[in-house]
Amino acid sequence: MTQPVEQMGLGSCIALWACESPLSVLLQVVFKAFDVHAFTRDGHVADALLLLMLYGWAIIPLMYLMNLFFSGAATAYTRLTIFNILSGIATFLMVTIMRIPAVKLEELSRTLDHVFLVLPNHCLGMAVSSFYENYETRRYCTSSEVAAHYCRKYNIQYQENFYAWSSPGVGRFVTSLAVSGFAYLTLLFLIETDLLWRLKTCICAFWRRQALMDVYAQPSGLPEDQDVADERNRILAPSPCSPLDTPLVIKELCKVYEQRVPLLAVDKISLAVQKGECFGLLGFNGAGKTTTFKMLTGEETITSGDAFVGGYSISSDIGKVRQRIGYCPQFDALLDHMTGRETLIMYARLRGIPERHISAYVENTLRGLLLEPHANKLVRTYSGGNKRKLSTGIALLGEPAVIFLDEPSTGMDPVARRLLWDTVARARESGKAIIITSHSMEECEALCTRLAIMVQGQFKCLGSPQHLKSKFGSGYSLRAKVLSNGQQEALEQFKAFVDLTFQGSVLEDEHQGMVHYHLPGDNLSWAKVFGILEKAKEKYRVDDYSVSQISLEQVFLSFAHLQPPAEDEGP
Ligand SMILES: Nc1ncnc2c1ncn2[C@@H]1O[C@H](COP(=O)(O)OP(=O)(O)OP(=O)(O)O)[C@@H](O)[C@H]1O
Repeated sequence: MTQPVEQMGLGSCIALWACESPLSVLLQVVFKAFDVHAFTRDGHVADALLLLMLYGWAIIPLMYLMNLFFSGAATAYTRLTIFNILSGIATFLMVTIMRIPAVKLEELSRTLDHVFLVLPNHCLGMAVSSFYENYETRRYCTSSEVAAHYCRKYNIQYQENFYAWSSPGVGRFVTSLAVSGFAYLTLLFLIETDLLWRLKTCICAFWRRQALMDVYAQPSGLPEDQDVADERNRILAPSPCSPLDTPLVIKELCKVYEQRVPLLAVDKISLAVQKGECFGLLGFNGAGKTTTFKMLTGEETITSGDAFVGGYSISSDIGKVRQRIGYCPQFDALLDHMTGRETLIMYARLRGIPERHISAYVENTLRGLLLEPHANKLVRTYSGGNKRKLSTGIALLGEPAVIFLDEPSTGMDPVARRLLWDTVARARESGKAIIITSHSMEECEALCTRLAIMVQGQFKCLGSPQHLKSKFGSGYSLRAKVLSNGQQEALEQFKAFVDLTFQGSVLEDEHQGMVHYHLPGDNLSWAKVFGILEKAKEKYRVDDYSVSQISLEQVFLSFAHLQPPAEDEGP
């Protein structure tokens, strides 16, 4: 989204330069009014115009370039004004004073004069001064024989050709203004079109490749899960699903953070998300989910691989990709001094929603996310949950084909969370492709048609929630409350009964007379488990019990041993 704003620089430079000609003519009027012969007589009007136009040619792109170093317009304005004054007056005075023979710094003055040639203000100051000096000296030395004699005697020099290279000719200043203007414009062009960045990327590529080879060479540990391998093969097949029909196709996406020890954050993931699908990206902290999102939205560079949104590559067509995605980042990127309604209106306009529909659209979004009571409050007064709602609303605005939601429900109360689920489910049913990360298994079960669990940047499993539960979570989960009246004996008897009856069962938790068992699935059916427990209920004084299938959370936890401990954790 920053691209169009940045690209204004080059166009504005040219437009400003064009506007400069009338200003230069105006300066000529001033010269004329004060009868400055050097710039108004003997056809020197054109010379003065040329100097001023060349100054504009060089200074305008330089100002745009320097502007990139500042984030605020006011700061840029004041600092660049100071820079212009110093680089114009101070450098001119320095060089001129040092040139006085009595100061005995002529050599240094010449060196500095050459160094300062990169500064258009210096060039203009010196050129105007030298031009004037040459004109007046020439006029005096050619005025009479006596004057010519004095000029020869005291070695007073002037140039017949005003554009001579040596002093007091202005050749070097004129050339420098022309060349530096061209160089600054080229640099601006390279920056705006990202060519400089691409050039840098190419130069770094060789060194990076070496580092990558080392990182890739590290063994990944376990063989790849069959579902993950099948998805990869489908995408890399010679005739894969058409990227044009598939909203999101990820091909061997990889990210290495280049630091002292390169970190492989995302390791060759491949995935296709279809229309009407909500894909959940689950993983432990630091598994690589946000990095994946950041690559898919162009926030982070891709180390290798590519992804396509509606057929457009995120490596080469990020502008087109951004027009087709909605993104709710992990940390709210909202403007504190706008109200919720203003924020949504602004994003609706940016998304290109026709003006006549914006009001209804924004009101619907506010209503759908229960934000109506806060619509006119400043965003900085919002609670964390309300900020998440607003960020999600922004991601859904304009019905983008692909929606990325990075932990959208963090901090939301249960009512708001369910409303959010309804909103996301509606978007999914209307044919959008949604990719969501969440640490809430309940949320993933409610929303996701398919999901993958990420460990150390790799997909460790992939499929529908039911498929994963069946594949990785065989058996049943038994929770029972025994009426022990504070006596441990009754509870111990029940535990002994479970151990004996359900061979291989594992006691996962015990708390205040409550026990939680995992019962192995072999030779067990729902009916058999319930039958046994109904019979044992009276005998072991079981107050209440429940038997359920293994939850998604348990499947998730079964991958915990693959996740390396965080660095601050003990061994
Ligand atoms: N800018 C960065 N520079 C270096 N390393 C980074 C950077 N951003 C993330 N990482 C590292 O990359 C790995 C993946 O981080 P990422 O934020 O993608 O994880 P995540 O799965 O989103 O975690 P969480 O669930 O906590 O949000 C982590 O080890 C993290 O420390």
